[in-house]
Amino acid sequence: MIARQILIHEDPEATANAIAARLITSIADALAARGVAHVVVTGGSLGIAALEAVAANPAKTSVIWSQVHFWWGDERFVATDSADRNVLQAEALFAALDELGLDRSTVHAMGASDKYDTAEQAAEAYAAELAAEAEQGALNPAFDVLMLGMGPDSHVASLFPNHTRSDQPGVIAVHDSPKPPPHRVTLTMGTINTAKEVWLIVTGADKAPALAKAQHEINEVAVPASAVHGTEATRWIVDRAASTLL
Ligand SMILES: O=C1O[C@H](COP(=O)(O)O)[C@@H](O)[C@H](O)[C@H]1O
Repeated sequence: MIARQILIHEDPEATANAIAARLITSIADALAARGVAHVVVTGGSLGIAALEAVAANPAKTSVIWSQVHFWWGDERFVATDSADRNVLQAEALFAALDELGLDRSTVHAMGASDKYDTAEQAAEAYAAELAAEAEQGALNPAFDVLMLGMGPDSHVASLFPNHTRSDQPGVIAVHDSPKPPPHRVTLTMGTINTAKEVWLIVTGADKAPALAKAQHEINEVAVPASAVHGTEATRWIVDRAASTLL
């Protein structure tokens, strides 16, 4: 397994700014190497703050945004205009990037409950969208960076401890999520772990126990965050408060 790197920043604001700077550089590197970048972004408090920090970072003008695909690790299965939608919470970033040539057809939102009858149908549609951008024989594009928040219970995306999961790569529906709203769509661990770089982004003292636990044992079922890794790098980008039990 690729060694994990733990990067500790002073507070949530510094962490969000550091993630944004690193993301812009990684996207620029991917574009220079392949002409296209695939990035999986995340909701949650820090996930959205990091995207807002990208929008505020002057270096964003160095990226050809029309060549960047944005994907989601998970989404809440609610109506398109619900404030619970991760993609809606990230709208400030996308609006800022519109002016820099972002092609909205490359912002790959997961399906909403006013477009699909069930979360299963939305999951199936997202799997098809991923496959449409994949190399021949692959289920999803090669993700350059995949970011994940982590809950105090160690959940990542919508993969909760001792809850719905799959041994297969793909996209699945989750019901009765311990954290509201109950119905969600999520990438499985098998798909998450195809990414070249996975960044687990975590702030806050309430997450310190889960952060420490995830470093000490690998148990996908009981501690989902512990089982996440990239094929080239696994980075935990955290703040001091979250790191106190390491
Ligand atoms: O429900 C979710 O929670 C996690 C973590 O959220 P946070 O507010 O504790 O940072 C998030 O990463 C995930 O995408 C989201 O659906």
